[in-house]
Amino acid sequence: MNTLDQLVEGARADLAVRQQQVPLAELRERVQGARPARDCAALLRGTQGVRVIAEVKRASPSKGAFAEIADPAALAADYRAGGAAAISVLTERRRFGGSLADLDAVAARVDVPLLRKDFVVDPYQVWEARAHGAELVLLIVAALDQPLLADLHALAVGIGLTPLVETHSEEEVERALRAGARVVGVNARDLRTLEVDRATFARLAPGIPEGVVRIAESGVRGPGDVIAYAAHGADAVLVGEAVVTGGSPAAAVAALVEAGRGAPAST
Ligand SMILES: O=C(O)c1ccccc1NCC(=O)[C@H](O)[C@H](O)COP(=O)(O)O
Repeated sequence: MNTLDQLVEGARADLAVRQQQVPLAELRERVQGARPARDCAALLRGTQGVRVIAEVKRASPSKGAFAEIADPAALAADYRAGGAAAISVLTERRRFGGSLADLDAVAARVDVPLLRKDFVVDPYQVWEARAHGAELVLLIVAALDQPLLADLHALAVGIGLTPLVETHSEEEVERALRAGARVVGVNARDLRTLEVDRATFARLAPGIPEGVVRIAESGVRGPGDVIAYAAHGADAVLVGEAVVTGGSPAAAVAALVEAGRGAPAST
């Protein structure tokens, strides 16, 4: 079984436990009482340079544990101070050490849009995302067949979320667009093999139409990578490890934001 298959299997097992604990009706009620979500596609479009989405990430299948993060809300506040346009919160427990409690804590502290980053394979997880304060939800094309991708995308949009539809190949970009994606992520990391190839964005970006927001995910080590992704038309970059493993998360994000500001604006 490859890494993505293992992650999806684990996500399904954890989901089954939560479904026993919290009925879907309760999540729906919480969503009804939630404040309206913003149009995150518009917020992430790089009209003033490349935006930065900073990630709350403790560990990963490729690197193991690399950051303690005792207080995810404080980290998120640092990201905000550094100029992050949005914050990604990994809620996967087994390999990333995340939780919905992290998402709750971050939502209570910062006002920028939050991305629920997980291995979403069931409508219940989409409702959870919104009920716990996210305005964006990750849908990974490689983890979903086309009818389920389209259904989850429609559900997310229907309850006010902006889906970030993640791809890693030309075929996946075509599937993301067919599902109606307005925000497409290109992950430099192959989630099956964990290999990172930063050239993936440059290869796939020309197949993403102008009106669609393009996000370059993974492998950003510093300002140089932001500038390189910008040169190939990125509206935003999604950065995890590099902003949690340096000395100051706020300074690390600020340096990326600064590099993004100097980058050419998308039309
Ligand atoms: O990070 C991993 O090793 C990983 C492995 C398998 C599935 C997903 C994985 N990461 C999720 C992400 O997409 C990244 O956390 C995100 O793009 C930030 O990446 P990075 O800046 O390289 O930490």
